[in-house]
Amino acid sequence: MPDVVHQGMPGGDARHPRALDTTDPTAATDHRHLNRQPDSRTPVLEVDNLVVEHRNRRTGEVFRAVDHVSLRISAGESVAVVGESGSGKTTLAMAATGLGTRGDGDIRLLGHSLSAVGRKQLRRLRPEAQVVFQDPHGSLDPRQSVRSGLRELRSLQPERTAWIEDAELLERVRLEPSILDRYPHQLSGGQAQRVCIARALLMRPRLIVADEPTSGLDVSVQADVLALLKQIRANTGAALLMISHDLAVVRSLCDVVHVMYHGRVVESGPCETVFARPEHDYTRELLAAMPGARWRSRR
Ligand SMILES: Nc1ncnc2c1ncn2[C@@H]1O[C@H](COP(=O)(O)OP(=O)(O)OP(=O)(O)O)[C@@H](O)[C@H]1O
Repeated sequence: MPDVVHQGMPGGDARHPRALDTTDPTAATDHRHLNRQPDSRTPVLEVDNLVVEHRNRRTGEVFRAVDHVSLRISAGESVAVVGESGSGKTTLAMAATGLGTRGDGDIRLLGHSLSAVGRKQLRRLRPEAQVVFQDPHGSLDPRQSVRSGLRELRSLQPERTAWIEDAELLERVRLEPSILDRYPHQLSGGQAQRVCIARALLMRPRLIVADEPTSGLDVSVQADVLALLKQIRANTGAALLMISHDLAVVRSLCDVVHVMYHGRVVESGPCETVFARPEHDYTRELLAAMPGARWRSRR
């Protein structure tokens, strides 16, 4: 079994955000925030040789959840990290966005090394990467209506969030304005996840990290939420880091895939290539385990 396989990755070029679809409600009518194109040569996220370990508080035992992982995401690019439960995907995503245990190695968000920036700059940088989690109800404060939750976010970043009114923001995620006065327990899973996506969108992030964003939802609304993420990415030019164990989701949404196994990236490449011609045994196993195994290895 090869140690790590890098299949023809798209050249180190940054991709340009796709053209705006102005017929789409998720498309901005006020395009000011979209003009903040990053220097196209600076990746949105670069992770170099990241190692993250968790210590078991009770036994003191150290477990290496992320083991020398490197990846980069360019503007507008959509990158997936796939692997079975416990392979280290969430730990990687949390470290990469500065939200979880940072670990060793270098993480650069928009070219700024998270370990080198001061607190003030980190506060400015953090909103550039927004995370949408698996459990939307767990992400929302049960004591806050949607409106008061948005108000609180706006108070934390007044300039950044002034570009859009609440009702229009909800329209971008295809929710009625009446949702503003509801509390999380009054929302369905799909509605709650749309609220979470709206909250992320409000910050005009350059990177959206979606950590299993549909796995807690009814099958009937999963496709809608994925379509929404796809549209938002196309319309805002935000890059997407998708954490998933669902290869069908990854295939429908992402350009590049990194396959994680026991904390390591064992295979990387364009989705089309990796799914059509997986090189690593573990990738082949994942593909074979897919319902229908539609992208079963030809080898
Ligand atoms: N805070 C923590 N303390 C101790 N161990 C942890 C902690 N967080 C994660 N782990 C362990 O690290 C490993 C990787 O977990 P992680 O959640 O990153 O994997 P994952 O691939 O995202 O899994 P899942 O798909 O189930 O969320 C697991 O064995 C997990 O038990």
